[in-house]
Formats: sequence, C-alpha cells, structure tokens
Amino acid sequence: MEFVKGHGTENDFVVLTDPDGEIDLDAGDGALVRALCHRRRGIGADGVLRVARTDAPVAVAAGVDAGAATWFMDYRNADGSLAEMCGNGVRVFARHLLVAGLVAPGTHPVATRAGTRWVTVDHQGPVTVDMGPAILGPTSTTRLDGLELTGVAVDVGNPHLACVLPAHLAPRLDALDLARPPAHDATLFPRGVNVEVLTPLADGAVTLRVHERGSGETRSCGTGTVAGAVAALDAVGRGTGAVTVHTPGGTLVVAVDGATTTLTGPAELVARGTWGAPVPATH
Ligand SMILES: N[C@@H](CCC[C@H](N)C(=O)O)C(=O)O
Repeated sequence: MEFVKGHGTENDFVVLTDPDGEIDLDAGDGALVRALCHRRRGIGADGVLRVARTDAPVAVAAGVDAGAATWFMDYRNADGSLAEMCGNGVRVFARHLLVAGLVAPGTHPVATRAGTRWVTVDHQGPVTVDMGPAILGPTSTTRLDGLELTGVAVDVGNPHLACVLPAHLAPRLDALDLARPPAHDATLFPRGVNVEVLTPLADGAVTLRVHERGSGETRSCGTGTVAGAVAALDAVGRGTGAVTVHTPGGTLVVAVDGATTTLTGPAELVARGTWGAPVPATH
C-alpha cells in the first residue's frame, strides 16, 4: 500500500490515495489506522487522510454531499475514530492532490463529512481553505492539569471547546499538561470534543495549544485554530477580524467575517513509501 506523509504546522498525516475506496480502514475496529499512526511501530501521524472519489462507495456510504467535488477527504483520527472535518488535513490533502497531478493550481472543492470546503493551492506557498462558518455555542467548563477552565463551544463542522485563559493564567499555557483528555460535559458534547487552551487576543495574535479528540495533544489543529480565533474575538466583543494563531508546530492565520472563516498556513509533503513492504535481507 503506497502512502505519502505530510503535515500542516506539524499536525501530521498519512495520506492514502485510494480513489475507489478499496482499503478497509475500519477493519479490526480501526486497527490499520492505529498501526499506520503509531509513533514507534508505524509511520507515525495524528491521523489518516484517504483520498477517495466522491462517487466511490465509501463516500456514498458516508452520506457525503459531493456537490462540485471530485475528491472526498475520508479522515480518521490516530485512534481509528472518524471525524467530520480536519482543517490542517484538508490543506495537506489539497497539496497532495496537486503534487499527484489530480488537480491543477487553483481553488478546488473537497468533500468532507462536514460538507464541501474550497481549498486554494499552488506549488509553493501557503494553502488556504474556506472553512465555512464557525458557530458559537454555549459556555462550558473543562478540567485539565488541576485547573477548571471556562470555554465556549464552537462548531467548525467538528466540536470544539475553546478556552481563552484569564490574563493571570496565560503565562502557564506552555507548562500545562494536555496529555490526558480534558474532562468535558458529555451532554453538550455527546460525540466528544477537541479542547483548545489559548492566550487572550493581544495585537491581533494568540498562542494556542490543543488536545484533540481521538489523537491526544497535537502540535496544531486547523479547526481548533479557527475555534480559538473565534473565541478570542468573542471574548473582546468582536464577531469579525483576522487573528494570527501561534501553535507549538507553527503559525496560522484565521480570517473571520460575518459569513465564513478562512484558514491559511503551510502544508508540506515530506515522504512517500510503501506500507507493509517486506524489507530485503542485507546478508
Ligand atoms: N487536526 C484536525 C482535526 C482532526 C479531527 C479532530 N481530532 C476531531 O476528532 O474532531 C484539524 O486540523 O482540524
């Protein structure tokens, strides 16, 4: 099985080109995905992006509304679970489509479980995706590293709880232990939640860390970055604006207008290979 490895601000993915959706990614309750993503025994990644045609049975079975899209981003977290959307993933996905000769430079629709996202990609430079509206929900609390934090629910196609730290706790962001899943309100988030912790907006920028549902702490999260930007703006009474988001893995820019949000940042392909290829003996 041929794979490509890529990342967007160090949120990393194994990309499988499987136009007809022939690979059984759910076999063994996601065992293949967990094996691919394992950081010691596998390739190592936060998730798997399957590149399938929108008319492939896997896309049809997922209930994907293909619209104008030829390609479906079939995303799974490192633990094998499905997620509706992945903002860094869809940018890496578009870079892969371009490098593989499946699209030309330009703006293209990609079908996801959360709907169609339009991605603008060229051979060099950042990749931008129109992420659609980010919908603010109620406030809720989480418990992590001995702290009870208040955040706001943000629906970016997938669920987020974005917690803007009060000013006196902001200096503790770097040292927070985000390894364990933060406690959350299962009534508000019945399918689990991605939890972002971020500094308050200052000079148009925030610093953000994230614990992702199904992947643990990651170096960056595109949908989480959008959720964090929207929460940071909301915390200062704004519904629109541009926010630079510094994550442990790099910097992204989020633009929020009344109707939609965009996410811009690097997306790189770093390796390709064959999974499961027998390694020839050297002696
Ligand atoms: N890293 C992704 C989000 C991946 C899905 C998430 N873990 C979930 O379960 O919703 C991103 O860049 O958005």
